[in-house]
Amino acid sequence: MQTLALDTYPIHIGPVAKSLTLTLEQQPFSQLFVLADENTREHCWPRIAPALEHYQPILIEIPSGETHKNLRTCEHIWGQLMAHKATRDALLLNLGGGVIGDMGGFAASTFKRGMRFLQIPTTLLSQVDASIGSKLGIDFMQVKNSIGLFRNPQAVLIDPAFLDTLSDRELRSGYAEVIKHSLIADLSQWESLQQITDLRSADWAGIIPASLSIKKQIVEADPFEKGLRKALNFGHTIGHAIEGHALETDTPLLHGEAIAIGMICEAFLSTQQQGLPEAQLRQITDYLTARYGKAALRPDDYPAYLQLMGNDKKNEGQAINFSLLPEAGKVVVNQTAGKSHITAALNFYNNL
Ligand SMILES: NC(=O)c1ccc[n+]([C@@H]2O[C@H](COP(=O)([O-])OP(=O)(O)OC[C@H]3O[C@@H](n4cnc5c(N)ncnc54)[C@H](O)[C@@H]3O)[C@@H](O)[C@H]2O)c1
Ligand SMILES: O=C(O)C(=O)C[C@@H](O)[C@H](O)[C@H](O)COP(=O)(O)O
Ligand SMILES: [Zn+2]
Repeated sequence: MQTLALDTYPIHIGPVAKSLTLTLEQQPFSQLFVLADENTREHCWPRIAPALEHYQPILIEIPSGETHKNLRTCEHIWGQLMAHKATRDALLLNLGGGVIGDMGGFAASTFKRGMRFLQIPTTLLSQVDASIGSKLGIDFMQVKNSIGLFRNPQAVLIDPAFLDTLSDRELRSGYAEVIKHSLIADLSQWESLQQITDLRSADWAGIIPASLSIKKQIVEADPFEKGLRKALNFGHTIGHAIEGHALETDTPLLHGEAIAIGMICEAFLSTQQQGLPEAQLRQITDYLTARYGKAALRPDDYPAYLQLMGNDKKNEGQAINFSLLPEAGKVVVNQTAGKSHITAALNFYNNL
């Protein structure tokens, strides 16, 4: 088992039954709750249940998917905690992907002004990104994660074995954040990703710690996103707007799928405004379209996207804020772009 420490909480990477047993032995708590969705209940709960037997855990199940990352589902979670008379010294285990982790952490942090929680991320996306850094929250009025807070978990327990049951589509979605980490901070990691042809057989036990250590360094330097942490939002100004908008359509996009589109658009803006070399723009575009295909963005939806970007949490004043790449492996934050430039970026994507 490998252990990294971020601020005040440990990140254990290795077999979950072992890390969970050790973690719970060090945590006095009055009651144990486990938050899962129908998929993690089926595929992930059996991996941890034997380690929890003598704690008599209470399982709270919510429906899977981003469309449930909202206040209504929080009410259900709070209702279950209340019904079982959870106190502030109870502990919640968030067993699932980024939706479970973000929303379970938010629900726990606000219940009776804050009970403790532990993150057990079970998707690639949550293992390399969502489970660390302490951003918690839910979507509201199509604006992603617009209601939330920063609060540390007691620990993060990462077991790459959970990925065995993850669908190819979800694996690919999580991989977008691996790509993002390399593009903002590590040219050699970006170059080594060029060698990966089949995600299913990739060396996750090596890739996950390498990718999350990029996030860890940035979060440690700027935990509350005063400046540098905005780097982790490369691809997200446009990506979140597209994701939030698609949430209320019949064809919602997964987070990583939307961020892949956002990274292409924002790489285009990077070439226009930061001098990202054309050859690198082409390499990024080719790499992402080869793996994520091409969505058709409707120009009729552009005004709605721009409206949503107007509520991006990075914005200062009225301008829309971006994190851009002067070159692959480097990032600058607090860059702005006007509507015509953003429209050109969306058109660039559409015309690929
Ligand atoms: N807090 C952060 O820093 C941060 C960072 C990145 C993304 N996010 C958020 O994370 C969310 C996306 O997370 P996600 O991609 O993990 O989505 P998710 O939580 O919806 O999980 C994806 C799907 O996989 C299923 N699943 C989970 N683990 C499984 C397993 N081991 N086997 C089989 N099925 C499994 C889930 O039931 C779900 O259907 C978005 O809401 C995004 O905004 C947050
Ligand atoms: O941890 C961060 O900071 C990130 O930006 C990571 C992102 O991948 C993630 O999608 C995060 O939820 C976005 O945060 P938000 O503040 O833009 O909602
Ligand atoms: Zn993201």
